Amino acid sequence: MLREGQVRIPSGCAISGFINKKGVRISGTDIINSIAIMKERGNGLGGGFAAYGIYPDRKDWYAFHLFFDDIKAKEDTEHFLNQNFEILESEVIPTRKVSSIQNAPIVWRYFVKPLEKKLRDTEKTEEDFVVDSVMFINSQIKGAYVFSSGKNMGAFKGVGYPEDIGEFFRIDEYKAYIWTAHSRFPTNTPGWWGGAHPFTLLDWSIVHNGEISSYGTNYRYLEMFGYKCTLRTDTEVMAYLFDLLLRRHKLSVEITAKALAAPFWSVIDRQNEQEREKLRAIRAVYASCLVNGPFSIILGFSNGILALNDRIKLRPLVAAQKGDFVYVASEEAAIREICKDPEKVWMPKGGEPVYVTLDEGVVV
Ligand SMILES: NC(=O)CC[C@H](N)C(=O)O
Repeated sequence: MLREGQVRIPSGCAISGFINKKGVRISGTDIINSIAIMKERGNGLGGGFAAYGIYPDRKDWYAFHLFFDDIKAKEDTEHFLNQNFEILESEVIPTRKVSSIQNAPIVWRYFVKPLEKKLRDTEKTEEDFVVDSVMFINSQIKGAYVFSSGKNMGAFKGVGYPEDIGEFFRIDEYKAYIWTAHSRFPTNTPGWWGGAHPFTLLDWSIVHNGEISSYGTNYRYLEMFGYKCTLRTDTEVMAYLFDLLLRRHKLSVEITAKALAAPFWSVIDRQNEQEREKLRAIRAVYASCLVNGPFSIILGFSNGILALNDRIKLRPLVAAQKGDFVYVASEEAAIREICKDPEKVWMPKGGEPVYVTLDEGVVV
């Protein structure tokens, strides 16, 4: 038997993403090439993409992407959707046959809007209604998983290397102004279709390299607000934490980053009084949102991207800029693969977000 030190298990996960700040949409070929160059960071047990701007002709409708284990799960979900949503379209998500992609579930998408009557009866905002519906399907309908629920955006993911998953989902045929991608080496679970990254909710999508040791604390906290963690991967909590802090609690990106990747107490103690009180309050109020363990993440949303490292930068994250494009990835090579001569390349500091939005006035 090989002993420790004699065997190398390549692990890491890879993340990559970019935004065009003018909202120019480009094909998925680049993001596939970028993530594929980091092949040895994954092990073929998960790959996926998030793309913004892909459904311009149906951009006012929520695009629900679903995995179904069987026809019964699909029928049960459609019964639920018919009772709660107006359905513009129901169609199979187009795929190609790829020999390495096996045991794919049924992949389907629906373009939906909550029924006015349901919104009135439940007194929920449209977005809360959608979130609660996603949680209901994922936790109550056996064999059905909503893995994407935003407008004019979509996640595509599964078990396999990302370049094969990209081929499978015909990623090259979509055009987006923001792309993110993930190659997975699962840390705590065997790797299944729902557990691949990105994790999404509404327009938020997240790809992650690392391991969240505060998963239990984070998910118990999220449960109090009605979120249900059903996808069995630690990263899922991050998608819901961002939805809670940014959308529901309306915190700024800066404060949200400080809640998730909080500065050390010793650093807080060295700040001036006003800053110290602010940082103490964030740590006290949002103690259960603190994400412990190593991480580098890219959060995508309709207006931009946010890349963030844990406070001591235990996972790699590089950023670069050229013209209207900003890139972030686990490795510089992944950026140079699709941007030969960046104007600027930098290593973001731990806990300091790289936050890039569409230029003012850009309508997508
Ligand atoms: N190797 C990694 O970075 C894994 C990311 C995450 N913990 C997962 O299981 O998917």
